[in-house]
Amino acid sequence: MASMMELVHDFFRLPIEDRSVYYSEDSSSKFRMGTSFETRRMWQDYLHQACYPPCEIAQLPTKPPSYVRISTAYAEAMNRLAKRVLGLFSESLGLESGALEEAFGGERHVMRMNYYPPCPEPELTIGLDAHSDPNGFTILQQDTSVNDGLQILHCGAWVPIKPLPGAFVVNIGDQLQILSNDAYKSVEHRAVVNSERTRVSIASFYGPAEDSHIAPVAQLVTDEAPACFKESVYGNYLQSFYASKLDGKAAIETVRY
Ligand SMILES: O=C(O)CCC(=O)C(=O)O
Ligand SMILES: [Fe+2]
Repeated sequence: MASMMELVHDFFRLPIEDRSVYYSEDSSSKFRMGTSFETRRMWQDYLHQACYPPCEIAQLPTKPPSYVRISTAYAEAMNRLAKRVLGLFSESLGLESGALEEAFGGERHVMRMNYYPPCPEPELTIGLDAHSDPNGFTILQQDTSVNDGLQILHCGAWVPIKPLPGAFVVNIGDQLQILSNDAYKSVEHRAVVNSERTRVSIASFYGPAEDSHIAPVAQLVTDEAPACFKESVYGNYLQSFYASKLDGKAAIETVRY
């Protein structure tokens, strides 16, 4: 965890010439650097890295020199952890431990390394607008050197989620809400910035394969609990999510009956 956190800080400390070669606005690109400059509101740069299916090694940065080694080892470890967590989610719904893995019909695991530089007037901006993650669930590593970054919407109020050393946050995403037929709720969250310290967060998004058809799991649909969501192809859901502005939980409402 520590070397991955250090790696992301080191990458964003590189001179802009070294970083800008990775910049792309093509959301289908498997490795890219992005910035929210185009929306003019969010105070954040990020690296996006496809893990499973993976991007080409040749697409990954050559600086810092340890980039490929550390990021691929981290992605492997997160993939193993995500599969275990998926099994636990299945069991918690009263299903066989492999049921959600089967419903995923394969996997899409991508990493987003968020970089929030200090902001001179943090109250005038936001690091990342309110949203729920469109995937199954997200394993998030927070920077332990900054206390107020991630906030979740709980009973109408924004509650800070303080980082705990050595701990991950697991955020429920939209696909888990759909598959569980509303038993799990995807969490609405956002990130705020501060004027003193750079903050990094590393999100491992785990979800179904892009060509999977996602609908509530059959065993969870009964006469008393009819299906709450229409079937959708996950890749299409993702496309419309990324084509619209971050807007709380608006995306999942488009597939609700
Ligand atoms: O920076 C954070 O803690 C939140 C990041 C996040 O929500 C995301 O990348 O989807
Ligand atoms: Fe998120």
